[in-house]
Amino acid sequence: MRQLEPLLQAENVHVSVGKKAILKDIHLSFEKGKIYGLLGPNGAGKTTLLKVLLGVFPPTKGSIAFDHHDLYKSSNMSAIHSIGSIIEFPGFYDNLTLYENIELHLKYLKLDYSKEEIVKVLLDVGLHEHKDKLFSQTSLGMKQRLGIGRAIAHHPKLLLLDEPTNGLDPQGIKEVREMLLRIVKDREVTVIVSSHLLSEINLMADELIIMNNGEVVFESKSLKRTQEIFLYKFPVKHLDRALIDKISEHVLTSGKAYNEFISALNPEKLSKELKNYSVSYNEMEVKVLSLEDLYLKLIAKVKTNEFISA
Ligand SMILES: Nc1ncnc2c1ncn2[C@@H]1O[C@H](COP(=O)(O)OP(=O)(O)OP(=O)(O)O)[C@@H](O)[C@H]1O
Repeated sequence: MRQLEPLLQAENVHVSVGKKAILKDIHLSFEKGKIYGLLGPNGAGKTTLLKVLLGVFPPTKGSIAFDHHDLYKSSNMSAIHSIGSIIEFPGFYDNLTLYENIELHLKYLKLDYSKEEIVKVLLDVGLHEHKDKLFSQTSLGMKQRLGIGRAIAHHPKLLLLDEPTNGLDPQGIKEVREMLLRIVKDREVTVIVSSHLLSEINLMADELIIMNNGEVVFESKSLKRTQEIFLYKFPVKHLDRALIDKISEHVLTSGKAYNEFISALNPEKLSKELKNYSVSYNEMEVKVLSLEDLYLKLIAKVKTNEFISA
């Protein structure tokens, strides 16, 4: 499969505040033009990771490469011009119109802009007919869309969105999703979007990243999203950890008696793969995981005990 060029890479990123480790050993790579969904329970570290990737929260250890430059070594302004974001609720001026709020942002960035460009942004986020309304007179859905409008107004290469559908009703969530998909297609921007809404992210994202306790516990890049995901449980005597590391990138638990891991290989294909390593076994359990099962399993909220014995 063709590997696209990464726009952004996090290498060995750690963040600690006092004695508390908030992000631990993050290695991530983001390719151009894709939407990445960042999932995880409250306190998993999603917002902190987005701030680190934005260039406003220097990691305690590790590095961020954005567009071939170290984000924390290059001049701040060049990154600000290439990244758009909504992290925590974006501040706007209540007594300015929607048009003026976008215009002020472009002035702040000291960018040349035309009236037509602002109109295009407002059209892209479905707010053109409301452009002369004061910000204070808009609904939450309109505010969220204006936030996205401001984030894309300066044509960034990267868009970081922290829970952009927070507080919206199902219709509003659908509108934001469709709008984001359109924007990515039109503007060829890479998007990293965090959410608690598993089903929503699944509809929007090309790739999934699941975080828990400051760690990345799952990346979908090795699994085709349309494929089924299998959870296997093998006695250690048949399949040890070293071999599992060779056949699966997603080891879940590694115990004294059993190892559990995720694979996109169905039991038949896995069996063939194991034959190549001369492994024979007479005991193994497998379960097909839904995305929700996988998520819950990864954040260790439930125990999966519905294995099918082989
Ligand atoms: N500046 C800070 N100082 C101390 N602790 C912090 C700081 N920022 C974040 N934390 C802690 O780090 C952990 C991760 O927080 P973060 O906001 O990144 O998680 P999150 O996944 O975005 O959560 P949520 O979904 O609730 O927004 C939390 O325990 C939080 O209390």
